[in-house]
Amino acid sequence: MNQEPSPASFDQEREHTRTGMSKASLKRDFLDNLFYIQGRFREVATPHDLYMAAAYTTRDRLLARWVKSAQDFKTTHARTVCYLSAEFLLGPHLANNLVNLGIAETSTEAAEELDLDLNAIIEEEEEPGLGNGGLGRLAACFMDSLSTLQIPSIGYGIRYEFGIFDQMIENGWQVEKSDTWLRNGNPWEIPRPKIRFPVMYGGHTEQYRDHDGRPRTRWVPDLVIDGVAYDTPILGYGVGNVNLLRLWKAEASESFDFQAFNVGDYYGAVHAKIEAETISKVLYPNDEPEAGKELRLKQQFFFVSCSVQDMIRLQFNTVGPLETLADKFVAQLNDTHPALAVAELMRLLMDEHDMEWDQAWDITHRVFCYTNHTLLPEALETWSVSLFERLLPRHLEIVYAINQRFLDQVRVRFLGDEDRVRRMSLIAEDGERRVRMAHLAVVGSRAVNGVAELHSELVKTTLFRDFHELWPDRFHNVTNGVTPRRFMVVANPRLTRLITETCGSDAWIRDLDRLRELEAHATDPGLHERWHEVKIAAKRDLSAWLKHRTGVLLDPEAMFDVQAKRIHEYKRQHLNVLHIVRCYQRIKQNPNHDMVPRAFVFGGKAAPGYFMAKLIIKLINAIAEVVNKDPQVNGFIRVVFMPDFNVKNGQRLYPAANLSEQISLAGKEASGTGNMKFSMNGALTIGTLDGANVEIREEVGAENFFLFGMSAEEVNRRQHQGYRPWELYRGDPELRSDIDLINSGLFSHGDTQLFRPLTDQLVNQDPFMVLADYRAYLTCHDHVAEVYRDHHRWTRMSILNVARMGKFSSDRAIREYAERIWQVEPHPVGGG
Ligand SMILES: [N-]=[N+]=N[C@]1([C@H](N)O)O[C@H](CO)[C@@H](O)[C@H](O)[C@H]1O
Repeated sequence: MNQEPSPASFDQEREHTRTGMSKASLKRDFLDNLFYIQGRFREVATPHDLYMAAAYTTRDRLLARWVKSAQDFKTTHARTVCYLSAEFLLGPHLANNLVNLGIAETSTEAAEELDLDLNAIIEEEEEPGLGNGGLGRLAACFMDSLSTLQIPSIGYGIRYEFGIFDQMIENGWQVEKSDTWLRNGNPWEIPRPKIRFPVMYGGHTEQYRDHDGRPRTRWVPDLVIDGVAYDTPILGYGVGNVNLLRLWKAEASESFDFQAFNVGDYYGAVHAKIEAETISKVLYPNDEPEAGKELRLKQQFFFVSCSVQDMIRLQFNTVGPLETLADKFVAQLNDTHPALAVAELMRLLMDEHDMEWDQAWDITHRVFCYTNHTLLPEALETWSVSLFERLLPRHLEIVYAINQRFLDQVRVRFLGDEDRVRRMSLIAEDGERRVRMAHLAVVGSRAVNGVAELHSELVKTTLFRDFHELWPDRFHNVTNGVTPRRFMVVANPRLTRLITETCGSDAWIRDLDRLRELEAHATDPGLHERWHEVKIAAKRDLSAWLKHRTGVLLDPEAMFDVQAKRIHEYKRQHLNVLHIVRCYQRIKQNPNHDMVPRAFVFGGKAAPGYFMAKLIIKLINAIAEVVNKDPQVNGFIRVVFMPDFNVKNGQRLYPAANLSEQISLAGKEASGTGNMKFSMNGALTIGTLDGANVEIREEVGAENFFLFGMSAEEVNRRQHQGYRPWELYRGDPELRSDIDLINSGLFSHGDTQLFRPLTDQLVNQDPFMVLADYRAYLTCHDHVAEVYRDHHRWTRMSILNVARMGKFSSDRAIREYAERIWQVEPHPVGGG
């Protein structure tokens, strides 16, 4: 009997092979992999060998479901979501996959029986840092939820050889170390050398007539490189569905030029290889400001072209005719980084598949949707027409054609309003002509969304006001979310157990609104005690890790006041610093000052070229050095900068925080997602009415949120009235003395100039209105301290915060995208 094994029999039959979930089969397969893959006996295995064996043992259990899912989606032509993102900040895989497979506990026991510590093995994993911050991590959370909600999807991105740099702190300064995440191999990906596409650059275009005499255009590039697929399975939680993350690596189509070699031009022989591989070599480490560098544009076109060609290949392999491409696929543009996809799909449909403009445009416009993640002007990508023309001559022609048709519409709709035409054009004409990628994304997409209610409103009333007036129905809001699997179950197993016991089931893990069941227990003394134990235990773990990494010892009994996010002036880490200086001065001026002991914990990377952000890191470490060794104050306050804040280290931080700092200037933080992760782990938030803070406060209740500062309207009004920070500096003695103390050299070994660039900017320009919110922030912190003294009040607020965080699951966000924007249905695959 040689009939294809049915999916069901696939598992039973293989139970005895490599996908069994029992302790026995996990132990057997682990030892097998240690021997057959790592070539090691237990006795001589290195920690890395043990990790690789564990990784392959876990991966095998994914593969069975992956193959079944792929078969199922292929045969059923399931409508599929393509998530195009230049960043996927996945974080370490092992622990997350064990949780999603439902074998975390069994694996821990299996390891113990082999006299191994699973946590130590998990620590071995290098995290794939293929992203900068919120945008990249959001893409990873969305992939987890797409699988968990059983929505067929493909994540398309770049397999950077070097991800976000590792951050070292030397003498208080950030030092970047290259991220060699691939040096020990990556057991979670499967190379697909046969899935490779040509990507063209440069050259020129030619007009010609096709066999029916119709005018056609061909692109004659002067460089062609290959994009090769590397696939990573993304398993959902407690389901059989496994989706695909397909990351592209750049390779030379000819990796060795023998002719050059024969004439002794050894560099020439490998030149093409080096030039090609450079394209997917490294992630640009900027979280907001655009790079504007040629290589960045090459990277964006590289993964866009591979991804769109792959969608067309899958269409042909499944459904067939291209005319129905938009029925099979919907593609989300994660910010403007993949916006070139609009022009690339037009090129492929017209130039390579002989489609007429209107049909090609109809399909393109129905395929793409675009998410905006920031209002910051410096983050809105534009490319010079000259660079665009040199690198992508055919796409510039298509952009011009799209623009012409679009502006015709605008002129008809807004007769005689040439100002509006100039504002809305895809081409900025003032100064050097530039292509506005955000405008291409909006015009080429059938849906545009912001990432939090306030942000989406501002997108409609400021950034894309003209477009909203033209197409009001095209604009939506989908507030961000985060996956509770990684940021609660993996990061905080103690809290997970306590919540499951209290709620009587773990249903909340895939239905986060069920956390509401905690409300009934919010004043239960027994729960309070255990809630406190869970938090203290996490604080002890973090203090031990920080002591080991930084030498700074934190008291777990102190309030852990945490601000962890990319360093950026709009996020106002320097406002937090002014509060610490105020605390320092208060203690120095009154040692008997009855202050609630606090541990101020910072974490976050600065873009390597961002001087002010790096100076803020130096200031935090400089203050830490003075405060932590001063016996008069270090019993009350301690300060520490956690190096190398990434997904892995974030998972240490979120469970240990008592207070989460979300203090950006209102109107600047599109959403924030760290705010959600801290609150889901029981931290209370001190924050402004910005981004998703607004909705967190609505959900948890104003009485359970420490609000301060101007609203976005007040910021606007104050800026229009003319903001004079120096008046605040002169008018507030405490503020003045705090800034003066930083200038005094106390924190810089007498160097009164070191922090001048920062303090002068605060007093003279203060673009993010730190001084305007200073007093309100301090007053709010006094209130925080008062509440913290009341242990049961704080614990009740903490429980209510967790209980009311259901909305901020990325499952809810993906359900909204699926229903409101993508019109895609779940497609369960058996064996879950
Ligand atoms: N780029 N970008 N934008 C951000 C983050 N910096 O990555 O996207 C994140 C994800 O949408 C937002 O939460 C955050 O507010 C916003 O600034």
